[in-house]
Amino acid sequence: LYSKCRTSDVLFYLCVYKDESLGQGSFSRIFRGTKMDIRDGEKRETEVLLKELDGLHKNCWESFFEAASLMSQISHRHLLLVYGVSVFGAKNIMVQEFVKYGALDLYLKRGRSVSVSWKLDVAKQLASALNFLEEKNIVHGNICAKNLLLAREGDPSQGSSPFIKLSDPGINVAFLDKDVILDRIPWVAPEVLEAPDNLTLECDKWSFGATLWEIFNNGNAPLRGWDLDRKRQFYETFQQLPPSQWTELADLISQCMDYQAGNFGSVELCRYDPLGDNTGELVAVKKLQPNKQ
Ligand SMILES: Nc1cnc(-c2cc(N)nc3[nH]ccc23)cn1
Repeated sequence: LYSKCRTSDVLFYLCVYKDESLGQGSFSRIFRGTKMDIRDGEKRETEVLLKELDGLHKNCWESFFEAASLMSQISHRHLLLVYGVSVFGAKNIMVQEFVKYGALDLYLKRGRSVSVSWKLDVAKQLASALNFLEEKNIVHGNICAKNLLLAREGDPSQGSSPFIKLSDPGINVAFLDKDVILDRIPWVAPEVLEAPDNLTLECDKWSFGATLWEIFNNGNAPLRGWDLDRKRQFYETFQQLPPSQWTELADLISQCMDYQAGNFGSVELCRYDPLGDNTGELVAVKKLQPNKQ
């Protein structure tokens, strides 16, 4: 639902030009653009990013706009600014602020050697954005390094730190095929696989853990190259990501990626011993939370 804005607040965009294609998102094509607007009689050009929902996912356009609406209803220094959406013609386009250095995972993979304190600054900024969303009881649903945009590189010699912006979540996970959700393991919380339309704040906490792992592993994706069956098993056998040597970081990540905490219900290991002769095997028994009976 779009917030109704007063006419006086509406920026009169003369037009938004598509300048160049910047490639492909998971369900959208992205372009650099220029927004021309007039405010108090003054003409101003602003660099923007245009996210165009691809034709294949036209049936998800409500969710595409829901994501835009979420980001435009709230403002925070570490949340991406969404100027608006346009539905002219057949194209569904979201107009976002252009964030200079792009996605954090690609930035880190390009071999930029960054310090631990640089990574900690990014982690703290993401934590403050998530804390802000939690206080408003808003679930993002797609926290990952690909959705962290780097606005400022930070320069240790100048003592300036990096600055990130959390991007929109894209199409809601409830609209995605099961394989797409499986491929989001280990960012997607385990309980989402069974109830994709029941996203909770716990889901963002789990994803925060996986994103921390990415940041401190130089943008390398956790479980990189694993096929969907192996990824599914990763959850079914309650595995954890390889722990960092830095125990405090490893503890924080495992506290976020805790199978017991979310709506995943409680899980106990016990011996299934039908013959009663202690030859039974250890099994994990998932007990639904009382209110989930
Ligand atoms: N809201 C956003 C999102 N992505 C960018 C961006 C920046 C850049 N340097 N290269 C890119 N290549 C693809 C996207 C992108 C900018 N702003």
